[in-house]
Amino acid sequence: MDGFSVVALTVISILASVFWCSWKFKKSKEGTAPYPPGPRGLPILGYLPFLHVNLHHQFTELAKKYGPIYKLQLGSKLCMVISSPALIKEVVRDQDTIFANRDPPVAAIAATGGLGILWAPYGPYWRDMRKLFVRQMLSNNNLQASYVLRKEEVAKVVRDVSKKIGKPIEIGEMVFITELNVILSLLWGGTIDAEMRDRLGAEFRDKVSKLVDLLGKPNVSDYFPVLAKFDVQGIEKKMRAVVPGVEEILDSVIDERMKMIAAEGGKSSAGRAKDFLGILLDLKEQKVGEGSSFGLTQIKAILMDIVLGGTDTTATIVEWVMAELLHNPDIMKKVQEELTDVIGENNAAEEFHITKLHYLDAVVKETFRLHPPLPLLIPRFPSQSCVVGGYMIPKHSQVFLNMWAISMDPQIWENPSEFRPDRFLKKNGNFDYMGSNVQYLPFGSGRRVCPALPLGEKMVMYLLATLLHTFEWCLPERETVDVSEKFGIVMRKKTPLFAIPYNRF
Ligand code: HEM
Repeated sequence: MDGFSVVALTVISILASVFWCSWKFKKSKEGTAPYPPGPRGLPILGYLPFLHVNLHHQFTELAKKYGPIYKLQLGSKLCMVISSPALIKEVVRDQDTIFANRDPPVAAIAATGGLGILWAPYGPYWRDMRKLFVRQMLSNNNLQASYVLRKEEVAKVVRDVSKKIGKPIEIGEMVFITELNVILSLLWGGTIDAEMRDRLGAEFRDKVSKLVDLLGKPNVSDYFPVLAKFDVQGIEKKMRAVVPGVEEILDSVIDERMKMIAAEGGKSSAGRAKDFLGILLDLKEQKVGEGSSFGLTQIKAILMDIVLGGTDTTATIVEWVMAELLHNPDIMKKVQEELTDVIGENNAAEEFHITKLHYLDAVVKETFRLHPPLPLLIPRFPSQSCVVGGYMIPKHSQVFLNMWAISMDPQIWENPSEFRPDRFLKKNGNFDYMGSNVQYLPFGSGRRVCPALPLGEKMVMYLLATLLHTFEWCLPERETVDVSEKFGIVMRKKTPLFAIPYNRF
């Protein structure tokens, strides 16, 4: 044997011993729990080539074969799919701290650097950012103070719809624009004049749609991190092309606001309804996480999260409610009767009416069950190995919580594919959005529950109450409602809904 072979053999033996020892150590740490069952895939690719477009349907079908917890190898990532309330409770309650972590997709890193709330890893930085958002921006006082901004936007949509009486309107587009305007007005309501706001809104709309679509596209780079630098599908490149445009808009609005602050002697919200940007700029330079300070980069990341997390979700659910009501005229009639009783023919809907609209609340809740905007929530990424339902979940596997399977389970919901709002009336059980009942989690649960839940609920209910109280809605002649869905980061309607408005009174 020559000298080189001896060295090579020694190195290989040392490496093999190190690998063996670390494998043994890992195994002993993991204990004896077995991995859950799951379908076999191809070498290297795993189950990736067999995935369908409507992932939530496919995951539900696989659960029928492999049970409420199963594993899938997707490229180099090991994924776990959990689809029973008892096991989901183990994740979001009993072991919430371990599962409060996330694995940001490449596209999300390209969008915000993972510096917002949505994709930040569980830890001090995420905790502080979330605290800022919840305590400062979404406090009861601020939500109430910003009602005037929501009211203006909702009045604007009423004016727009009134100009189109008797003509078909694309509902999804209308509610997307409205919800985006509501969010933008909450973000920087008083900063810019109406004309500039409309212009920026239109530019933003186009860019936000692109960002949401790119975030929802399955990306090979996420499943084969070694290939990420090649960006095989060009998703990262496309993302990096859209983001500067969004940042430019944010920069111009932030600049505008900074000038106003300077002119007003240092305080951002003087004399105006409190908008989020003003609140964020007041907090500038505070410490977040371990050492980083809350600067413009963090402000832009949080603004992007709010726009991305808040627009498509609220718009999509409003479109689904309209679709189900047009599909079920008897239920539409009951909703409108309740609106007339509570609000009165001569009055406009207001946010204080919301708590009295019990039937509309049940309709919205049933729509969330049947068409959850995030049917698999947002995947969790355990920060250490642990056991769920007697099976091993290794550290840094990707964990999907399949709420869609639970929504469609006949053991839990009688005739689950039927639209029956009555199941959510108070007398039939207690379902809130807070995640107290693990059978029903449209806003998630645990430490990562949607932080904007009170705002999301208000925006959805207020817009629906206004559209349904002010107008009668009909389908165009010979049209029917297609209630099939298209999976994405947010589950939208597959075909756009068109409806014709008429004045109700
Ligand atoms: C119909 C409306 C909405 C629905 C159905 C919804 C749903 C969700 C869900 C399911 C999650 C993940 C929860 C989990 O992992 O357990 C989430 C997280 C989040 N949502 Fe919402 N959301 C809505 C509205 C909003 C709005 C209006 C905003 C912002 C103004 C927002 C901002 C966020 C943020 C920042 C997160 C990340 C929280 C974290 O990771 O700590 N959402 N949302």
